[in-house]
Amino acid sequence: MSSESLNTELSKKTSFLGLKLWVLIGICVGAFIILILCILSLWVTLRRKSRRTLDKYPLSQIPNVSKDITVDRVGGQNFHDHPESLFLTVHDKSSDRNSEKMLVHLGMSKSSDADNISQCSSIYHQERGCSSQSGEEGSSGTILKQSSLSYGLPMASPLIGLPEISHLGWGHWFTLRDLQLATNRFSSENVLGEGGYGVVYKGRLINGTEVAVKKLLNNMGQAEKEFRVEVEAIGHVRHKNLVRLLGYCIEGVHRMLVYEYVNNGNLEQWLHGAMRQHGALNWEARMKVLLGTAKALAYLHEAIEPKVVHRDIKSSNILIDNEFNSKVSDFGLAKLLDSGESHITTRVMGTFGYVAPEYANTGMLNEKSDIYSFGVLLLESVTGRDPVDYGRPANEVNLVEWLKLMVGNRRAEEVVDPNLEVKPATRSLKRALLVAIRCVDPDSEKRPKMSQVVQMLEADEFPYREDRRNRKSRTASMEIESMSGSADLESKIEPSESHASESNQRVRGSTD
Ligand SMILES: Nc1ncnc2c1ncn2[C@@H]1O[C@H](COP(=O)(O)OP(=O)(O)OP(=O)(O)O)[C@@H](O)[C@H]1O
Repeated sequence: MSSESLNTELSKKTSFLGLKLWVLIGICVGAFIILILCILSLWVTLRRKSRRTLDKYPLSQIPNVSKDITVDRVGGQNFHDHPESLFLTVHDKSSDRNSEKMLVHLGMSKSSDADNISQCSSIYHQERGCSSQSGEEGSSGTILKQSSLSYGLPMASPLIGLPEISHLGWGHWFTLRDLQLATNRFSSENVLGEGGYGVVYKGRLINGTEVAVKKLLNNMGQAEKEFRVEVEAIGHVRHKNLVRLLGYCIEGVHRMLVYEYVNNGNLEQWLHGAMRQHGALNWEARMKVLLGTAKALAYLHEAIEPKVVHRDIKSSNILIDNEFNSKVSDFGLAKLLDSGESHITTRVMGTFGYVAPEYANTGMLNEKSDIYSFGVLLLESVTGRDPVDYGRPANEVNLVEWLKLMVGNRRAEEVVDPNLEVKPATRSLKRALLVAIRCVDPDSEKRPKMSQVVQMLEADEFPYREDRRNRKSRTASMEIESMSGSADLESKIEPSESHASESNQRVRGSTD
């Protein structure tokens, strides 16, 4: 066929709307191309979605995962030591029952534990939220919503205004691009600090929320482990004195954690570092920070199941907001402990000077180890000294030993931080020392629980006078008290007996 006759054929009008043949062919080809493009883009979107869902499973924070995941022990170890076990076991779907199971498993309160409920009501209610019944604390995202509503609390959330599609059960799934935008491409100007496992950047999300983004170092599995542990330990919990994990980013080799931004430095900076330029932290602020820290630990140890042992309580991990509320951070070394487990045996990790002696010596870990570290933190705050300071005379290098020496020589009043402009009231100083000495008792069994520490720090009266007597007589009868134990030292801090009985009477009088 010649080109002329082809032209004539193509220019002929068809019966379809009287369009010419070549126009009709053009429309058909165009429509076909558009159809192919639509199918392609639909396929890409679906693939992305399904990859995301798959990626999310291993973190075990996501509802609808297999019940297999409750088998979280491998050879008696926490599954953090074997994160691969999660990858192997999680492959399932959906049943409401399983979701519930996950919530219980991953950190709902021990509502059946009567003992705990009473502590819960005495301590956690004050913070607006006993985990089992109220408020924000101790809940999964789902429970949080219900309880917040039932309390008529405002639902203000740092995540409002972010794409719905990226909401996890408890937080937000960020893309690398989201976080690049938030941190000005991880610019050095935004660096807040660098820890052992990564660099922390300040950022601002598209909804205006200020955040801290921890970009974990890509160090052969360690980042992955730290990442999982943090998500596992604090992703689903809420407490006023715990830094809130808002979400995370997993993309390629990148692992990032996104936290609420805490704007007033950390305790280490206030006691020994850059924040000192604002003046020495006063006594009341120190005690407020310590009390908040004690409450956070009481919550982790006693109000949730499995309990969380932080393992790295130290001043640089206590963030401070502008009202001097403390926010415990850095859960990269945390371990979860089921009820019924008295301890786990694990590699000794932590920071020199804060690690409990029994854990350092045997690797046997439980919450008592955090309590020891808390005692060191309290002594550090009272004295303004580092837990270990080689710049000092030999008998002062180790803070705990020096403190015991000073108290043993009845020189307790001399240990207070010389930088404090206003010295604390004697009663308040002694209370803090007494609590600290109990917490660093070499016998871990004799250390108080964190809920007791909270009560002691909050008490107006000298703490637990009766209890202390009982402890002393019990210990004496067992004839195992050593000079380094706390009971002997406590008597050196205690006010005189006449004063003691006077105040006891006063307390009794007021309760009769
Ligand atoms: N949510 C946050 N808000 C504000 N600053 C933060 C936040 N999280 C961490 N930082 C700061 O970032 C810095 C690094 O913190 P990171 O917890 O990674 O390490 P570190 O505690 O200093 O060291 P280590 O690795 O020994 O624990 C610290 O100065 C810390 O105060």
